[in-house]
Amino acid sequence: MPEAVPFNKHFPVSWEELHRNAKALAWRLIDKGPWKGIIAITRGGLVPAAIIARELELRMIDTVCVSSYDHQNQREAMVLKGVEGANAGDGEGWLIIDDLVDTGKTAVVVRKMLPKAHFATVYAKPLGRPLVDTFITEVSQDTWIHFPWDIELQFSQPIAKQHRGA
Ligand SMILES: O=P(O)(O)OC[C@H]1O[C@H](OP(=O)(O)OP(=O)(O)O)[C@H](O)[C@@H]1O
Ligand code: HPA
Ligand SMILES: [Mg+2]
Repeated sequence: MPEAVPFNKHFPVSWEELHRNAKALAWRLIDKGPWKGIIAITRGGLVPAAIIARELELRMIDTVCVSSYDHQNQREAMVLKGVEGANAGDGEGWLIIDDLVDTGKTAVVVRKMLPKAHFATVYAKPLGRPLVDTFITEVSQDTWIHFPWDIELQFSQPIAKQHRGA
């Protein structure tokens, strides 16, 4: 397992930004199809998967349910549910969508289930990047991405204070 990296930086993402980036991902994927459908990795992959399904006019959508973090603490990736309804076989012609790859542990588990599927995420960190076929935005390994469903508007410390660790 890769060394745990402390998250020194925070990258909040708004709903608009996520929508724009998920649409950018759909633009990248349209020419790589045709696609039989989407396997969304819950829970984080559900929102980008919905946006991409809408843009690519895909209606066959299944889930792989994986859990590997308690907030920022990583543990073993637990598969709660594999692909069931969709007849995805080895994944040929299918898209796997997740919000991000971080260490790549989740991607390794899902790729074993669907080795020929195309793995796409909105965000990627360097350790996970080699496991993704298509992504939009790279952030550094020590950055924690805050997705819009995990955050709310509140006071933010000036960067200088955060930098001094105040
Ligand atoms: O590349 P990794 O280090 O494996 O991390 C990436 C995975 O971690 C998060 O999911 P999480 O397990 O936190 O569950 P969630 O999607 O339900 O929030 C994220 O949505 C990815 O699926
Ligand atoms: O940077 C992250 N943000 C949100 N969820 C995550 N799961 C792994 N890494 C991250
Ligand atoms: Mg997830």
